[in-house]
Amino acid sequence: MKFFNAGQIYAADKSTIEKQGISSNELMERAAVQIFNWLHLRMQGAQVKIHLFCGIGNNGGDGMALARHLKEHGYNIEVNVVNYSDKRSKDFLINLDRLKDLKIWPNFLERDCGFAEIGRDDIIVDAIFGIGLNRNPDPWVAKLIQHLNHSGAFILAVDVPSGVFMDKAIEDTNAVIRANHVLSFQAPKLIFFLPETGVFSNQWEVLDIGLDPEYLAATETEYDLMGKNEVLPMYVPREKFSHKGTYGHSMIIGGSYGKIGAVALAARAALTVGSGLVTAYVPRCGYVPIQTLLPEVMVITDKDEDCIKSIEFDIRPTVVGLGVGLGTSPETAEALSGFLDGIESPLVIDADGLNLLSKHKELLKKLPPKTILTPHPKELERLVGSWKDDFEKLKKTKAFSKKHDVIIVIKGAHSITVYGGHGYVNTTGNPGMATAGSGDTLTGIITGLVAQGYAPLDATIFGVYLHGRAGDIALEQTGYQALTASKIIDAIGMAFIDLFKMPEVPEQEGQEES
Ligand SMILES: NC(=O)C1=CN([C@@H]2O[C@H](COP(=O)(O)OP(=O)(O)OC[C@H]3O[C@@H](n4cnc5c(N)ncnc54)[C@H](OP(=O)(O)O)[C@@H]3O)[C@@H](O)[C@H]2O)[C@H](O)CC1
Ligand SMILES: [K+]
Repeated sequence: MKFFNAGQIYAADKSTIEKQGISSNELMERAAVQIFNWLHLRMQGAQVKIHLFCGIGNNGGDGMALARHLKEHGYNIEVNVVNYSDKRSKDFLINLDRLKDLKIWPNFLERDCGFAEIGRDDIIVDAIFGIGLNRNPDPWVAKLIQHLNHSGAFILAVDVPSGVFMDKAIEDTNAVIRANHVLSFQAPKLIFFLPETGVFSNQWEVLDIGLDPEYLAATETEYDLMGKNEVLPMYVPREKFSHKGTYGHSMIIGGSYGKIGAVALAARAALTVGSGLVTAYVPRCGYVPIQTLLPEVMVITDKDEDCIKSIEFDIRPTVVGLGVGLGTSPETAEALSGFLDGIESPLVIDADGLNLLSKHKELLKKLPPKTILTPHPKELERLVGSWKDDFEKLKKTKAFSKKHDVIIVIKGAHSITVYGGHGYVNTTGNPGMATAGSGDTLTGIITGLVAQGYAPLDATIFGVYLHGRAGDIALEQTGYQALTASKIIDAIGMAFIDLFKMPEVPEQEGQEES
């Protein structure tokens, strides 16, 4: 699914109005009816007090039109116009008049006015600002927003929580609605997925308002949301007349004294995701544990007992996953530098591999094109420098990706794979996965996919999805606390099977069983 920016949404509106021969107010009516239907289905006429807070633009217009439908169905409503500007939109005014025709007289809230009490059991509809917010709300509007947030009432936001910008960070977090639920038009918004802005949209849902499908399909976006439908076409089926050689040879290079488990996890993940062969390259102290833990995995050892000091072998792996448990000693840095001089295979780099790159930035020039880097936030900061907010983090990561021709996974609640100017936002995963070894598992999964011939970008996006989905499936048995990296690997098979499960379709009323 695509993430459209505000300009693209306005263009989609325009195209819809032209092609479908409707007025902008008819489009607003569609949006309002969708919200009304959502509420009506859940409330079934219940007389809970609904306080609507409407701005003076089109977000406010949506709120006004919704108020009319609620009134016509006998709901207990109170309408407030947040009069933050005198530039009222045409469709807001049309819907204000239509509301007055029903003898509803909104309260006009202005600077210095008091705000009425709102009960904890009431409902608030937030239609103050939508995607048109372009500067910080006035202090009195911020005060109103605080009043609503502190009321304890359920807040339903129209399109976006009022106070969040579509394309930049929030400056004053006190001036943002903390929505319990957001009903967003046509497509999800990127801001729901970024840590700093996502917290204001506890839950969100998309309502289809029938924007011009041709425009939406033809429009290139900077970010995409990657769910099952998006990753499924990447899946490469297994051939009947294939053998283990068909599915490549993954080599995992890493480990140091006390951190051999990281390599074991990555190697087992590569194997479980389908890599034909897997070899672990570890210091000597890793030989017995890996051979004992993983009979399927071959082991090559460094000359050193405790850490990797030279990376030399005479096999030709299809792909190398490097860095888990590696350590950052000067000798290991030296070994990495020598290894990169002769590298012939694609590369996945994680953990101390990334820390070594940050410490020795000259090594970045030696990376093969489309090397995959999988940093957590601290590792990313060491690579690209610090950032002041999520938007700058994305900008810096994109610039780094372009400069060095690398694919970068920004790990987090919604991991984002960045390549060049494009970002792919993952939908799977859960907080239980913030656990030791979870990252090593991801490295192994991506490495194992590249081994099988997945293109590096596909392997990364698909690997991040599978990793999260395996974590979600494992969670059903373990709960958040007991979810371990090993359990994530155990669930990889189910994550593959899940790709082909059809969503359950609720039985239609009156539908006969055949
Ligand atoms: N396709 C769709 O998704 C549709 C969405 N709809 C709804 O329309 C809004 C967007 O409406 P818009 O009128 O463009 O914008 P807002 O309602 O968010 O804001 C109104 C105007 O307020 C001004 N502004 C911006 N920031 C501030 C501020 N801090 N203080 C005061 N005023 C502010 C700004 O105008 P200026 O000229 O003053 O800059 C805004 O234009 C969308 O979110 C949906 O809810 C349609 O109903 C149907 C199609
Ligand atoms: K809103």
